[in-house]
Amino acid sequence: MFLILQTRDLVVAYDGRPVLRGVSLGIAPGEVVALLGANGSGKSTLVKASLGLTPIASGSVELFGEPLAKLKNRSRIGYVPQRVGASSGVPATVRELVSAGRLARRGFLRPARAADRRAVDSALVAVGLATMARQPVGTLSGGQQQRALIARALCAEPELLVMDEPTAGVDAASQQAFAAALRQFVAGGGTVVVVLHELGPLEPLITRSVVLHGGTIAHDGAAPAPAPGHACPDHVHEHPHAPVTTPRWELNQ
Ligand SMILES: Nc1ncnc2c1ncn2[C@@H]1O[C@H](COP(=O)(O)OP(=O)(O)OP(=O)(O)O)[C@@H](O)[C@H]1O
Repeated sequence: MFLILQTRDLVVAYDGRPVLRGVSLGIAPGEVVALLGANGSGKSTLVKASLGLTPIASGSVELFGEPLAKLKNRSRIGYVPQRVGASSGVPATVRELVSAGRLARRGFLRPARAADRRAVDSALVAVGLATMARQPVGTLSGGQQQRALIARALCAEPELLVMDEPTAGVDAASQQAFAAALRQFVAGGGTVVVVLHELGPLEPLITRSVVLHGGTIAHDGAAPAPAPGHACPDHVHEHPHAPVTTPRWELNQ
């Protein structure tokens, strides 16, 4: 079956120290996958290696059924990295920042067309920033800046949206706006991989939880995620919780 993302026996090492130790993960179209796990368990590394942003020691990655190296159209993926200062450097307005998301799609030299402007408008509306479009990014709160980055990823109309802790340190209003934008993206057929520390307002949207522990997958199953500690190999399961189910992509193979 067609998978949006597939890693096989993925190993990533920093300075000879393995951080991912053989991660095999397949994600089908339409899934909304939460990547969970303790600090340093390898969540960001898995995301970066899956997108070709960090070198792989061994194993493989396929995106949209093709080896990572063959992916020509990068605009099929929207990536929101962990905690970046949206306002660092150039003083841009919110609209300018979000419009940058269209560049990969339309090319740098071609002027913005109506379709580009519409995509930017609807991304701004989706994250609840339409009324702040003309403001300099630096005047926004941290949560609003994070929403602007999500709008930048959304306006490229990606098929896969990958986000690394998008809600960390984000105010409640921004979290709700973000959940609404994500719901809309998923309703339109999008696939999501999101690194989270806690599910929060995104919980109803999550279809699958993958928990990393020490660079390996400790849990892969239906949402909600197990409580802290459940992912540890020595954890004693003394009470029932959500059963570990076979992921949809495996059932369909
Ligand atoms: N560029 C790097 N160079 C060296 N070590 C790194 C690098 N990036 C990450 N690491 C280390 O690799 C391990 C996994 O890091 P990673 O950021 O993938 O974990 P994480 O689960 O995303 O953690 P967090 O929840 O804190 O963001 C950690 O021990 C981290 O210190």
